[in-house]
Amino acid sequence: MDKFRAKFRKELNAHSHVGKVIAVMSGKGGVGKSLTTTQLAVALNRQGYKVAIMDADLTGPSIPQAFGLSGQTYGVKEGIVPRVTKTGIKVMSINLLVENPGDPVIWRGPVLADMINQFWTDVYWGEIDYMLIDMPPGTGDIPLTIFQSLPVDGIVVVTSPQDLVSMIVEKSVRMANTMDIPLLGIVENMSYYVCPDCGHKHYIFGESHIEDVAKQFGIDTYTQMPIDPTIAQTIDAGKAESLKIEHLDNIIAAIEK
Ligand SMILES: Nc1ncnc2c1ncn2[C@@H]1O[C@H](COP(=O)(O)OP(=O)(O)OP(=O)(O)O)[C@@H](O)[C@H]1O
Repeated sequence: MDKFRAKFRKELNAHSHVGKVIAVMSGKGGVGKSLTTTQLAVALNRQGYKVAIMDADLTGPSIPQAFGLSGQTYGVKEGIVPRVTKTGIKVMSINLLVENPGDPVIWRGPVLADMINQFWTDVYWGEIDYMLIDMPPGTGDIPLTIFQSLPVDGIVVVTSPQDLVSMIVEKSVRMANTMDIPLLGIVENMSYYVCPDCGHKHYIFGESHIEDVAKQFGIDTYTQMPIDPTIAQTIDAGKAESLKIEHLDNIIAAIEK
């Protein structure tokens, strides 16, 4: 499979160096993939690493908004310049290239794939220790392009409790295995809600199955993130850097290994 991937590999921007590339994927949309991407980036950045996010969710880009970034980026002779968040995370997203971020991206697969390759080749990333890729949901065309074209070192899968009982997670896990990319961990998001009055954990979407699923696929690193209204409010306000979600600590450790 390595030879197969090598055949499609694209060259990184000539003026940039990226240490590790981590793809954050989910079986379906709306489960907290972008939230997880931002929080892994924020945590790694806090530890002193040089961190970048490639927003590859081209038809539903949400990374700039989570960091309060708006407006268009520009180019220099080395390439397109990523935007930099308040704490120094470099971001590239389709929403930083279009005139009106509210316009839908109505492009067919090959054009979307070209855009992803350009994000890798034409963006002047500079020196980066960890690049996180916010993947489009699912296991379709664009995830396949990313796994073939970019040197992805590891995958983090984000799920909701319901997905764990269906085959949605299994598809992501099997795609990682097929592409020969290590699965670093699984995040079960919106796992439970802690009642602010009684402190009780309520499993709103039913009991968790994360342990069984992790065992089934031989994955040691997994975590559960609660539903927390302050998370949504903080992200909506563009303040992703002010959140600290300790539930991701073991995933971060797996990325750093
Ligand atoms: N644990 C949580 N508690 C409260 N709100 C959450 C939590 N996780 C995610 N959210 C909110 O749910 C919404 C969807 O999350 P997010 O955008 O991260 O999902 P996604 O999987 O990236 O979706 P898409 O595939 O559409 O990009 C966002 O408004 C986010 O702030």
